[in-house]
Amino acid sequence: MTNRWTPESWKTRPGLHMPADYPDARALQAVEDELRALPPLVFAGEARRLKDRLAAVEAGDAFLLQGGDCAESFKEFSTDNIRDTFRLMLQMAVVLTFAGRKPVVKVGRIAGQFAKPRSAPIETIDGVTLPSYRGDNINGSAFTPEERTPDPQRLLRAYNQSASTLNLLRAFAGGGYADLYNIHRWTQGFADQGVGTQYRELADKIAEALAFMEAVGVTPETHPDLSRVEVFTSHEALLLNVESALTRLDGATGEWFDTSAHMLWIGERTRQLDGAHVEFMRGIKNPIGVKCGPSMEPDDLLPLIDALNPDNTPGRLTLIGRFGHDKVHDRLPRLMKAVKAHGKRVIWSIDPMHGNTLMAQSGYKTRPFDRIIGEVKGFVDVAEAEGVHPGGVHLEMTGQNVTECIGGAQAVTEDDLSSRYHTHCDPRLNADQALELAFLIAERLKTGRLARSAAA
Ligand SMILES: O=C[C@H](O)[C@H](O)COP(=O)(O)O
Ligand SMILES: C=C(OP(=O)(O)O)C(=O)O
Ligand SMILES: [Mn+2]
Repeated sequence: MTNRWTPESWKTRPGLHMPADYPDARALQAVEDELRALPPLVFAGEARRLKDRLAAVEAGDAFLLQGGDCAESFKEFSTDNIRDTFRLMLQMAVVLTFAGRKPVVKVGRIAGQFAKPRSAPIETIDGVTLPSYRGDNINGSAFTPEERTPDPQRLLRAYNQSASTLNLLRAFAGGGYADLYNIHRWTQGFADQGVGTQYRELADKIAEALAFMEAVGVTPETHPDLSRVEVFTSHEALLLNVESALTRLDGATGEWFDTSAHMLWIGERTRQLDGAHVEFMRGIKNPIGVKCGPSMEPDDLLPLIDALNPDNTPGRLTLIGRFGHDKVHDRLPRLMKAVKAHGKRVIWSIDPMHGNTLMAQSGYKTRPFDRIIGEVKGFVDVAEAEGVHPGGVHLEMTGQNVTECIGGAQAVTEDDLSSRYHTHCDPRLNADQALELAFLIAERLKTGRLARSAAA
């Protein structure tokens, strides 16, 4: 791809999964113009800092934890929800840091994750057919013609909600809420109750390490860094009209950054080499991701890497596998081999959610916890066999006690799904399930670390 890139050059390419059915094109245009004049949500320097952190992941010296809602919504927007997801990420990060002996780079699917690519463009219920729900920044989830009609005003509401969310995240991250000792006290609460007791040993070891630090005088009072954390934002770059409206030139470097989030990714359904999404993403300098599903071959992946990271910059590109627990062993090795053989500097992460979705008898979309953990373990097995750093996980999760994924130590059953099924799109891990997953990944990473040091 040698054509000149501009924030609008994607318009010359076919772009999938973007709505073309706004009733009033001029109203949409007016909103896009308004977005172009609004302040950036993040700064270029922050996105650059995330790229540096991700370069450490690429080098095998850090681990990436990326997670949050499948789809943020206007209805579920609340201080409690944001706080609980933030808190969960920190708890998971502490467990993973301790086991892996590596810093954890924390990236939320938050403050902009509103638009959804759907398997079917229409939905039929009791003989009535309407457009599918496509995310709160496009249309509404209620099954009425009014709600399902795209409304450009939703883009402004999503922008404003993203700004408020980010504001709160920045306050939590820098304002003392995230004191390392506090974070672990919450986790001990989990390990003290019925479901968490099998993780008690690891939680106790972390507590001992913290008690030792406290005894030698390393406390949040003496080391303010212990009460500050770095959290970044991300979402799927699906609506390119919005992404390009928020793309700004960084005066200091002359580089373009999409200021809607620190990191953006290309979804499994929009990763066509000649498509609009790849064209847009190649020109922004943010760290970016690409989902890699079970149909991807090395011949698809290598040209994509060349288009998206032609300078082979470490930290720029994260490959997010999402194969399914039963396919990861078959599909991933050939991709890892090819990438390694060609000397491509990428981060390998795993999304164990999207390849493991099934429909329960009751009609709810769900994901079995054991398949999710199965895909993560498969990913680590394959990476270790290929001599590649298993760099991260990408999860759909919430700090709330929802019943959307089945299984886990506090087994959610198919019959439980209806009691607290709040997601607007895909089923998320609840707080206990996500923390349990972090403990299980921690145990697996620890085994790998011990095996490597024994072999050295
Ligand atoms: O989040 C990912 C996709 O948007 C989602 O899995 C699509 O769900 P669907 O198959 O119900 O359309
Ligand atoms: C749409 C998503 O996933 P994928 O592109 O992997 O299907 C998602 O992450 O919500
Ligand atoms: Mn999803």
